Amino acid sequence: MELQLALDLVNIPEAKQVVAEVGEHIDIVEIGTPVVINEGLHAVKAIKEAFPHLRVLADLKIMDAGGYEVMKASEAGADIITVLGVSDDSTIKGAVAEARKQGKQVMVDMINVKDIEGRAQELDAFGVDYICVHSGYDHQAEGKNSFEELAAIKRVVKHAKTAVAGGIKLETLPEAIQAKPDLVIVGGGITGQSDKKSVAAKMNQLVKDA
Ligand SMILES: O=C(CO)[C@H](O)[C@H](O)COP(=O)(O)O
Repeated sequence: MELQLALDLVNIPEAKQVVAEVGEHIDIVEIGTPVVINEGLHAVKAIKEAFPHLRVLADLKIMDAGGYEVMKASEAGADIITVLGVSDDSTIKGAVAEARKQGKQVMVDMINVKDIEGRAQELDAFGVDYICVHSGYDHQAEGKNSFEELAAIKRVVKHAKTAVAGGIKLETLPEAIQAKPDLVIVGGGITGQSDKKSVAAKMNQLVKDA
């Protein structure tokens, strides 16, 4: 099991500072959607150049033009690019085809997908690399999490890796890893803490022991 740090509420210098602090305790660093909106793909390039040993995920949440956007994120140095599960099949297939060409990976974000199991089966057949259940900020504000959805995709996904994201904290991590996802994604649970390094180290330990 691996740990991904999501950076959402930072600019490029702040992102570098956080990764310098916790980098040894994470496997993947995510350049979150708000960072890409504020800074563009320069943020992906800057982090990949500064930390070439870490895999970098560009959380583009692609909804259309899958092939083109995966190509642009790949050129910036992203190793993994996100596409929305609610997108048209052609968008997902285009993203996967381009990722294969570039030697990159596609993660599908299942945010707002209604038929989680059915869509996960379809996506798995399209050859996506990761399927991620995700309670976004607006769902988190309503007290929701994705732990049941994780158990649901684990029942049907045969090839893709599974991931879980959305409001995971040190206290809720044991519940998140119960269904044995391949990847746990944590943003505010690390970046919102005063001692980020120690929290990241504890989370990494739990993830690696699971
Ligand atoms: O994609 C996101 C929001 O859309 C976040 O990166 C994801 O939810 C992880 O961050 P947090 O742990 O703070 O919820």
